[in-house]
Amino acid sequence: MKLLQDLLSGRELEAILFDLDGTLIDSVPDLAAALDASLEQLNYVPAGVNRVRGWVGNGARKLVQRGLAFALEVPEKSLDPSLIDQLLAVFFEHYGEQTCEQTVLYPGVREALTHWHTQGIKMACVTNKPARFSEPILAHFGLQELMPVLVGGDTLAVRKPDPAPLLLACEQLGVAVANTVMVGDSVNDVAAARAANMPVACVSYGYNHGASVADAKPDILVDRFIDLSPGLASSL
Ligand SMILES: O=C(O)COP(=O)(O)O
Ligand SMILES: [Mg+2]
Repeated sequence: MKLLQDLLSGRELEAILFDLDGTLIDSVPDLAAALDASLEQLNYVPAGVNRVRGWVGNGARKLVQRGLAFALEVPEKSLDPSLIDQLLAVFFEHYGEQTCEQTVLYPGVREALTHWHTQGIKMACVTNKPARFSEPILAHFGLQELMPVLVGGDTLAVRKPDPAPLLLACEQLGVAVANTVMVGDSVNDVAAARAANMPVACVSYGYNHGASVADAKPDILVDRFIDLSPGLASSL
């Protein structure tokens, strides 16, 4: 089995960047509850958690855009941007009230992050979720001490699959991009890592728009988070 370290052709593993939704946390129940409450508030039909699972990963605006296209039964491209903005504002209110009601850390996340932290590996979260929601979520789960750097979906003008958020995280951690590995759950994470010239590992259990993330050809694909740290997995 390949280790994260093996992806660096002999260079030292200095840092790991983590995607948030679908990689560290299962956030879809809260996202779906907030989106459905927003749709219903504006007299649209709710979408339900199973649809929402396929819509997460490209940021909040894209999520509500997909929800609105579903509710109005029209292609996303033909949506009136002012209706998207209206739903987005309502969604922000609802989601802000319930970021961590049903959201949980995936099994093994806390153990593995703690393990890497004690090994002196630096860690950052690079997510397409707006920073004002991501920050309290990391704090809620006590992950900010392990992962002090956060690049959110609105930190820069561009989001994953653009490489810029990954490069900014490396800069803020003070590590070399060449000694850093990305860990995510979707084709966006793989594309951003490739564009940053960074190796990438993926978890198979997350959200990838209903498709298998194996199709995106990450360097490592694991079924459990803890499998990213095999030494730890065998000791648990
Ligand atoms: O689309 C989102 O808001 C979440 O995206 P993430 O998978 O990059 O954390
Ligand atoms: Mg994700």
